[in-house]
Amino acid sequence: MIIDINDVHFTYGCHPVLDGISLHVSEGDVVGVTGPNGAGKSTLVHLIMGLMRPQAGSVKLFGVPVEKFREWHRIGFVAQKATLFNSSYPATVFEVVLSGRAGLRGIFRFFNREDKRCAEEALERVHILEYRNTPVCDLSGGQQQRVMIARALAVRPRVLIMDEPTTGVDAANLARLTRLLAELRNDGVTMLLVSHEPEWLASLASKRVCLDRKICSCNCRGYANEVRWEDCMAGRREKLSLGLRDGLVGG
Ligand SMILES: Nc1ncnc2c1ncn2[C@@H]1O[C@H](COP(=O)(O)OP(=O)(O)OP(=O)(O)O)[C@@H](O)[C@H]1O
Repeated sequence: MIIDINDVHFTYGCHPVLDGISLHVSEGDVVGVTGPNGAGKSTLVHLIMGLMRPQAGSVKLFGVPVEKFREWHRIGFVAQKATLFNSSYPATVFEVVLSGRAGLRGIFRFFNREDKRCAEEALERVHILEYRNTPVCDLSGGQQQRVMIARALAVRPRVLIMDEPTTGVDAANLARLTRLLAELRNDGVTMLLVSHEPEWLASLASKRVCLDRKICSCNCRGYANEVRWEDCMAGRREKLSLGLRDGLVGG
């Protein structure tokens, strides 16, 4: 089992956010997680990445409790809003991607030829090699996002976790991102993708989870009161049409 989440409860202060979540991600799975704003999706990702501890329940990575897990280079992580580089951030695109391998080498070791080759390969994979010497802060948000994906890929991860990779991405880059993720899936990379786009997730994911404090829909075993993923998409379409009607979202 690559990610094993068992009966996890999490509250911020007295605000309960996750209420008894269990989710099992096996080698080669592509898990899509969707749900409304504030459903706890990013919180779940942060618990998986060991950035916070649940009040109850357990998270294991590769069979090891997350609090004891040390092999972070096996996991590629692209955080939500991973692209907010300050305009004076001094690193080039190549340096940002190469820094992804620090966890593998140790931060006080020099990067070797293999590290540089992997960083270049990752840049090529996300079609951004031509910008290798450009200061990362000079790139657009969508291009910076690709840099962060390359950084995650530079360690050749066994698992890729992405929080909202579709936010702010234009149609052409979304098509590119989808192709890249489909390639990674075909290469056997396990993935956990969080997005507000259930249709997009459905095109990639083998396991589809709808989260709203609890797992309220999942096409995997163990969920007796399974609500179909299509209901989730229908719910989103309905919200969108209500928003359009009420002028809350642009037409
Ligand atoms: N650091 C924090 N302190 C207190 N409450 C928080 C904190 N971070 C998140 N929350 C609250 O926890 C709930 C879940 O937040 P979370 O970011 O996990 O949801 P989400 O499903 O990722 O939302 P979105 O789709 O809007 O990104 C929200 O109600 C949010 O306000």
